[in-house]
Amino acid sequence: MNWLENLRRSFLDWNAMVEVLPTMVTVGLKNTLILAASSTVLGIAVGMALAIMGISRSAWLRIPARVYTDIFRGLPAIVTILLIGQGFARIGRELFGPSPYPLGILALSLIAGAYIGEIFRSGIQSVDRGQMEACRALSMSYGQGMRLIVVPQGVRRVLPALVNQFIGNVKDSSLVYFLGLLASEREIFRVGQDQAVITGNLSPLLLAGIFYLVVTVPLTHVVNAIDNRLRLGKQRPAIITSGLEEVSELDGIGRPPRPAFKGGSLDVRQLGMAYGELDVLKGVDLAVKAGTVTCIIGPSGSGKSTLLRCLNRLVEPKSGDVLLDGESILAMKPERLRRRVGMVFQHFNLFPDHTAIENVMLSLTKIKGLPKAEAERIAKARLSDVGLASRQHHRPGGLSGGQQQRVAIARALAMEPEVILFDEVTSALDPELVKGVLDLMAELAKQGMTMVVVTHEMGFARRAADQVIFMDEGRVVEAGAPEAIFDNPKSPRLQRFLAEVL
Ligand SMILES: Nc1ncnc2c1ncn2[C@@H]1O[C@H](COP(=O)(O)OP(=O)(O)OP(=O)(O)O)[C@@H](O)[C@H]1O
Repeated sequence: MNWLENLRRSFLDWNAMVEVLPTMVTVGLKNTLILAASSTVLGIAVGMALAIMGISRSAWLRIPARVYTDIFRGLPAIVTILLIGQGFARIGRELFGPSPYPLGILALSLIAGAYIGEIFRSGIQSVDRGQMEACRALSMSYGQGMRLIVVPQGVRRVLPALVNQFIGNVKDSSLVYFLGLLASEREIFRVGQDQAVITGNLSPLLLAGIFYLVVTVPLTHVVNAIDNRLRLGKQRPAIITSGLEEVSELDGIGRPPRPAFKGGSLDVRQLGMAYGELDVLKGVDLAVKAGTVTCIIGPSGSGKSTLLRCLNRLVEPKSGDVLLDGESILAMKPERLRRRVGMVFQHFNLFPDHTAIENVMLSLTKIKGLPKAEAERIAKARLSDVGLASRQHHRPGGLSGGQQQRVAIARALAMEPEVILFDEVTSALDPELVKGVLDLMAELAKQGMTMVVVTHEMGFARRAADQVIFMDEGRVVEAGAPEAIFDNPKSPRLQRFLAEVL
């Protein structure tokens, strides 16, 4: 049992631990936390700059960010700390005085910045592309979309990874002692090690190890709890409704007298659009009268979505023009155009961190600059129009697909557009939820909204459209009233298409 006694004396010398405990707390723990916290905060600033540079379209920003990251992530931390702490010692002395402590923080920050930059970049890039499309369709600029939606969403996703980085900094702070810190600047490891030399056993170092665990382990658990809270939002009591019941959410809504909207007209002239070499629209002509519904049908890849996206310039046409109430949309600022031409997407593209009412309010306050109370009043009214007044505080994750799509319609309506573009808005819905959304669209049509609808719902096109456009291979092949298109198709391609889908 001699070896057991040896082990106890090496690691569990209580007297040695008790003796070093006060210094461990007042000097070691304090300095470790200062070093780790300050280098994480500075690292976040460096990392955010690197992430924004890293996703920039300009190579002049991307390449320096890449080089920086490769260097500071590739070098062992101790090499960076020694190179900066000793290499810049003279400048450091002039700036900060004799202590190498600030240079130690700087070195840790530069290392952390490289990792945090990558964390932010991957977080931001993992945000669904549809989020930025929704921002732009709501007439936000690229910068506003990034600042208000994409970056916060990306950062929230990487919160656990950021805490890991802080834990990394807690541990890396033990390397700063290589720079020769003053006694009062020692961190946990150095305090433990100094005392271990005095006592001749490892107990003070074991205590240092315990201190590291006391800092890092609870942190991981706290951040997981915070992450869950942020992801799910404040839990609302779930109201379970069957999809079959959803349609009735639209019943009994006080309808405004018709027409409620001042729809605009569109005149599409010889519109051309290409993705690189691929010509997708080849001279499309189309007239949409104010307050009417135009349904665009056609096989997959025929250019329907692209045509729609040209109408609010989510993609830029290559040739031709589009007149909105006689005014060329190409001469307008895209953000101004998108206030007048709203859009609803196949995958809703609601902002998941925002409740239904916040989704509707965001553009009203941030883009239109309305006071919060006014924006809230409008948002409530629009949610009530789509039968969702009782769900206004639910996040998208707590709503069915059909309800989410109706929130998206309310969000587009709140901006008071003259035209709304619908891009296969029922394609991602369960069959029993489709009717609620289509009924709502039919209702909007009756109220005088100009609507351009890309759809596979032939029943809706027949019932609600004023004109139906059949597209194939980037061209309008046939256009006319629903009866003419569905009951008396002239072109063989339309006949074949209808034979396939009906
Ligand atoms: N971002 C893009 N980059 C390159 N090519 C694209 C892009 N978006 C679409 N395309 C191509 O452009 C063509 C037309 O696509 P578009 O989405 O407009 O067709 P669609 O008629 O709406 O089809 P679907 O009904 O399948 O959505 C297709 O060949 C498609 O592969």
